[in-house]
Amino acid sequence: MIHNPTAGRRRRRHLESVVAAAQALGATVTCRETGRRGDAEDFAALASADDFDAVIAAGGDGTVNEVLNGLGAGQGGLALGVIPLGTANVLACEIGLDPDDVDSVARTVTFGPARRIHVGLANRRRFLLMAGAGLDAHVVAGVSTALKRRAGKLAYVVESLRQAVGYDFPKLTVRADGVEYEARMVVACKGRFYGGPFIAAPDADLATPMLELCILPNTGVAGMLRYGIALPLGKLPALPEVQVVSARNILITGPRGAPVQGDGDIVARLPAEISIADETVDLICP
Ligand SMILES: Nc1ncnc2c1ncn2[C@@H]1O[C@H](COP(=O)(O)OP(=O)(O)OP(=O)(O)O)[C@@H](O)[C@H]1O
Repeated sequence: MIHNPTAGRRRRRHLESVVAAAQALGATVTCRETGRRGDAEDFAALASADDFDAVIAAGGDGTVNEVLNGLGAGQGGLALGVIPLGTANVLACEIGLDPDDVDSVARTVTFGPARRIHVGLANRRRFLLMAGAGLDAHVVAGVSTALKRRAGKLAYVVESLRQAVGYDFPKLTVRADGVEYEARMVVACKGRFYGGPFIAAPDADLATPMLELCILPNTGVAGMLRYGIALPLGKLPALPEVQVVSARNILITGPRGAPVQGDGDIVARLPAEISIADETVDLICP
């Protein structure tokens, strides 16, 4: 288990309960705690299938992303699991795992089963859930850990409004499997959920080697409010100006060096090539 002690609201007691429950079910758990960004990736890369069955990311989606990339750099043969401790926990929504249900999380990481998952690549870095450019990447880059701890998911709403006011919504050109689109924000979804328990790409599936690309053309605070209201109502993909297209190879161009978020952390800069990785990952699910 690789634990990010800074994730979410730092629920150490909750984690201890999950580990105790997993041990009671027969799991042998070795814990390594991260001391800084990048540690989870390094620890996962060093884990060997001779010693362990799986690497469990205890943290938020950013920690899972680091472990995913570490496993990709390692010897292989290890499954990936999650003890969700983050702010948004989008992966937990995706696999139907209730982060607060100690017994269910413990049973899941102990007994699996593991599902074979196709992961995405953004400029060769792996992502599990989504990668995007435009306002959402700026929000991810700007939201502070302190605000996330105080306000939880609401931190992203506050930061989105703050950023939307000063942001100039530069044009992004998106080439998806040879077809060109114009956007102000674009999210390539590997999973269905976005920002929490909100469905942005109903046809996306972790186990399918395909991306569902959400192309958002609106600008300004009013445009973002429209998306921000439609998303929790499940109506974002149905908005008339929003396009959702399936694609495997995507190139996003726009302001050089603009941030690209992957699984809720900045993982690349524009221009960004987004595609499906050749290798798969075994993801432990309820
Ligand atoms: N010990 C550490 N100190 C500081 N940052 C860390 C440490 N360990 C990991 N990180 C970084 O913390 C960032 C946030 O972690 P994570 O995404 O897991 O939590 P979160 O942001 O609260 O949750 P979510 O992504 O679900 O909203 C990640 O970018 C990760 O690289």
